[in-house]
Amino acid sequence: MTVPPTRCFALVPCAGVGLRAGAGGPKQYAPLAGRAVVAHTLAALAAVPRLAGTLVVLSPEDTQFETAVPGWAGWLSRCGGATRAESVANGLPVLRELGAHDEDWVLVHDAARCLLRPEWVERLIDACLADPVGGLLALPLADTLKAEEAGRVADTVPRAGKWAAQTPQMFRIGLLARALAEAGEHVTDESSAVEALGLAPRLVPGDLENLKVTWPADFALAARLLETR
Ligand SMILES: Nc1ccn([C@@H]2O[C@H](COP(=O)(O)OP(=O)(O)OP(=O)(O)O)[C@@H](O)[C@H]2O)c(=O)n1
Ligand SMILES: C[C@](O)(CO)[C@H](O)COP(=O)(O)O
Repeated sequence: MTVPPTRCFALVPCAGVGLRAGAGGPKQYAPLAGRAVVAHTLAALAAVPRLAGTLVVLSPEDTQFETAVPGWAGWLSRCGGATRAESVANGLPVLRELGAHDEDWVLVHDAARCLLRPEWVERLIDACLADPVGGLLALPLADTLKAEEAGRVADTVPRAGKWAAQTPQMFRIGLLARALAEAGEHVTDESSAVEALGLAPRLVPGDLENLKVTWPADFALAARLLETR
């Protein structure tokens, strides 16, 4: 029996409502340096030749994607859920229907991380392709960490060995589907679901610029960074 070569797919959860960003609508469709936030994200993924296909997961009520990303030639599914984890979990069977196998890799990347550079994706793939678990882009913490209670510092948390998780996060499709099904809808990233199976994903250095547009001030920062490229 011939074993098919493993391929890499991207899955972009794009079904959030963007409450914290206060943009008056889903932040992935806010205009930024000439086009919608998610259009920047998808352009970076489209420039990674090793990706065999990209699936964007939209909310069932989404009416904005086609206008925000005119001419999108990748895959779309309106199977988004109430949480990011649910949107990702719902997208995995769609990838399978589109021809992906459980042994193939999926790189999950936030629509809202619109400063992505293709070379960071390549770095993650290079680091994880031969890894038994998979991994994620992340950055060692640079700031001192405080735990809060009622607006005051309750504790200073040791930061040595602590990393801030970014995306993409790259796992085998079958493993990630099982991990998310067991972890439930509240995990905030794919890695935590995989960790809950007792596995240790690989930390691959990301980049300070790979920020997630989350708060109102992030739009101006992201625009400035994009305009200097
Ligand atoms: N139910 C959800 C929630 C989030 N996301 C996506 O997951 C990414 C990261 O989530 P986050 O920054 O939390 O986005 P929102 O949920 O939109 O923001 P907020 O939490 O402020 O409402 C975003 O690209 C977002 O569109 C999703 O696909 N489905
Ligand atoms: C996946 C993620 O971007 C890694 O930092 C992050 O956990 C998303 O979190 P959010 O709660 O959806 O903003």
